Amino acid sequence: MTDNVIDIEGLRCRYGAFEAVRGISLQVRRGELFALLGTNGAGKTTTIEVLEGLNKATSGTVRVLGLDPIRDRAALRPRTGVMLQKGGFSGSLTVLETVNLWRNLTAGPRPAAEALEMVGLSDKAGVAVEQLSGGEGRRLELALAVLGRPELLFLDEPTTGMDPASRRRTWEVVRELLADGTTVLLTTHYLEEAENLADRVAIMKAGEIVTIGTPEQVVRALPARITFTLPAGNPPQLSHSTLHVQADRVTYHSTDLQSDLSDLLAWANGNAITLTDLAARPASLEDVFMDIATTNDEPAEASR
Ligand SMILES: Nc1ncnc2c1ncn2[C@@H]1O[C@H](COP(=O)(O)OP(=O)(O)OP(=O)(O)O)[C@@H](O)[C@H]1O
Repeated sequence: MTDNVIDIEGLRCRYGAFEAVRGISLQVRRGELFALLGTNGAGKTTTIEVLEGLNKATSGTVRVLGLDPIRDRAALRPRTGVMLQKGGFSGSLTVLETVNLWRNLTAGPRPAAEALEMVGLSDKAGVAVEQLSGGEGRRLELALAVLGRPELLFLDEPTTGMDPASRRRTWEVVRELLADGTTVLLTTHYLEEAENLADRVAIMKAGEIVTIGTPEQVVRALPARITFTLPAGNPPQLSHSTLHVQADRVTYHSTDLQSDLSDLLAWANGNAITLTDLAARPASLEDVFMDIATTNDEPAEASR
């Protein structure tokens, strides 16, 4: 028996003549958080909608908890939780009324108080939904998505519109759900969020998966970064680096950070040059994302 909660093989999706998803394959294992990342229009929501049974594959196979998302939708519904980009609840009901309404539609739901406590909305129970802030509304949607203690939770941009404190609180909720054994498929434009939460990530562009793996594996493919400001003069070439200069900001992409940093400091000391704001760090998920997003586009930095 496979331990894959999601199994996608060769998925393609068309909208008329336009192919939004172009033959992607990926597996999500039980208990992991898998983050689907990508540029706007990359095909993330289309993919998630196919998994939720809301959109039809043009070709390829898709299994969710071993079932077909469209044919077996009734069987899958109680086992999955969905937090969509735009929630669909009535603004005039209070938060508690909304939760109770959804509890009536859910098999074996959490108590309302527990769901509100989880997402930090206990003190908003009597407030009309339309009076919630954007971030509070997203947290209510999260509470509704986890009411039925789903085995698999779809989180489509869950923290959009949240302030940093709300976002971190939501991450805590997600971590608690993972600790309870929930499998999570997340899409997000916050790469820090993926770096913090994801066991594995895939980055999509124009309907294809460009890279997939643990955040560490994905990041390791890129060179480390050395940056500083140099108001005048030319920076040196370093043996294991490519040099990028934008105005007075200098960036090296280095495959041997220790050696290149040592050569750079020797050059600066020998020429009595101050390297203002000097920083050296491994590549981040954001670097990988930008690398993918800007490939075949205008380069983000001009090479000198
Ligand atoms: N119903 C539709 N009809 C026609 N084209 C569509 C439809 N839905 C999506 N598309 C197109 O398919 C492509 C993928 O859209 P999708 O919403 O899956 O991207 P996404 O990766 O979720 O983007 P974002 O990060 O902006 O939410 C886009 O070019 C979009 O314009």
